[in-house]
Amino acid sequence: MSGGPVVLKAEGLSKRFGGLLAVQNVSFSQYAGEILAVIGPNGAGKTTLLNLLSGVYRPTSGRLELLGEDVTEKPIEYRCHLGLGRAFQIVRPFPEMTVHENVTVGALFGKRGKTLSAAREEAYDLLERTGLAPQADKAAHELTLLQDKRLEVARALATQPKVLLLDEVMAGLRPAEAQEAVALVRSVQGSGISVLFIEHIMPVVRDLADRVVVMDQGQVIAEGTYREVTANPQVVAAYLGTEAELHA
Ligand SMILES: Nc1ncnc2c1ncn2[C@@H]1O[C@H](COP(=O)(O)OP(=O)(O)OP(=O)(O)O)[C@@H](O)[C@H]1O
Repeated sequence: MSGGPVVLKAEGLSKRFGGLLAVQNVSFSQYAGEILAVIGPNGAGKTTLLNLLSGVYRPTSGRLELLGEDVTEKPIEYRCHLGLGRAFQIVRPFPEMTVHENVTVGALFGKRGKTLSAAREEAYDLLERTGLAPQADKAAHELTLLQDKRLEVARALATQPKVLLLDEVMAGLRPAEAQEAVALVRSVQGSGISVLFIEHIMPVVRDLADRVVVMDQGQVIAEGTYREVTANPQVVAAYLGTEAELHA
């Protein structure tokens, strides 16, 4: 999968919180159409890295390129308009609005100058695509956990991303539901979107990731296919004595 155009390129990214280097000199590239997983034990710095990618944090040092453009100092909205979408681990739709309205908001946010009716139509298409059409007129707070996650993905897709960031979207799902979520992510990839995801559930990483970046204590300690990284002694050692299961 590697070798195509690079959509995301981190060069020596670091983030310091007081005395703690939560992310330390992290470099990696993501290629167009690729599903890239970022894994690592608790506290490895994965969420902080995602926050650096999406623009929640500015790096203490380092550089980030999105679709060939230096976005290191650019705010969240700029990155979003350029083509970076994010779905959150903690699902946060507008609870009183309907499912359809929630996705419409995403569609309006994604592109400047879009009419409301175009956004509503696009939102409906996305609900069909993510299997949420039957819930279109429900209030968002009435959804099940799996439906919530679908909504998060639909809202992120509504911004028309070229690169989608997923933050542990499988957390809390039952195995059968996780399989449905895996199928959804595959269909997202099938539509030409590159996906970068953080995930603790190893079977999901194994099934989805074209390539895996492993972090420990803020640093990248390995990179490769699922098979390669799970056979890497440094990765095995990083997971030893942690609650996370390395082998599925
Ligand atoms: N805003 C913050 N202020 C201070 N320290 C922080 C902040 N955010 C994260 N940290 C610290 O940075 C380190 C990395 O945290 P981070 O949440 O990025 O790890 P993670 O790999 O996502 O962990 P988990 O798998 O448990 O979610 C941890 O030691 C954490 O306590």
